[in-house]
Amino acid sequence: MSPKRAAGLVIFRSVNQAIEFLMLQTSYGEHHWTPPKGHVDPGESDWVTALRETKEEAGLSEEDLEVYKDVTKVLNYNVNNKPKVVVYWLAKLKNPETKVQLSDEHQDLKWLPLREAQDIAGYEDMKELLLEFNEKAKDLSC
Ligand SMILES: Nc1ncnc2c1ncn2[C@@H]1O[C@H](COP(=O)(O)OP(=O)(O)OP(=O)(O)OP(=O)(O)OC[C@H]2O[C@@H](n3cnc4c(N)ncnc43)[C@H](O)[C@@H]2O)[C@@H](O)[C@H]1O
Repeated sequence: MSPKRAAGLVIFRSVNQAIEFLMLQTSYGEHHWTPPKGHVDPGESDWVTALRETKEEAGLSEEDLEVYKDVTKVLNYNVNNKPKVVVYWLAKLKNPETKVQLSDEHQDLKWLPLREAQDIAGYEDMKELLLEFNEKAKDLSC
């Protein structure tokens, strides 16, 4: 059986030269926090999924973002004993004042610097991803 597949964008904004990551809290389950992402529909590419889910979950379009297609990372973990693969790309919110609009799937959002984003994410692989993407984001914001 092929693993469940999801894709999303790790979105940062630069405010007074500080980098902040967008984290969304689910309105279901254990109310965990992740960047915008979701299941890849049949026949859909990971890339199209990432953009679609970002629009659906955060109200942000490709035009609002600078997406870095070469900055990507894949997480592999188990959900209910079944393998799941999640592909993320790094993206910058062009105008840091653009408002995020949540769907019913999420109940809260936060823009957080690295450490706090890592804390709220909780999982080691996501902490590592955020660390790597933070380094890239610093380079890209210079
Ligand atoms: N418990 C629930 N109750 C009611 N409706 C539910 C539900 N779970 C999902 N749904 C429904 O599914 C829809 C979500 O679909 P989508 O929005 O399409 O898909 P998703 O982001 O991949 O969903 P999910 O939140 O389940 O994924 P994640 O891997 O973060 O999270 C899945 C699990 O993996 C854990 N997890 C997240 N990141 C992890 C990591 N890096 N390592 C290990 N575990 C991780 C999470 O804590 C969580 O337990 C919702 O609209 C809702 O209707």
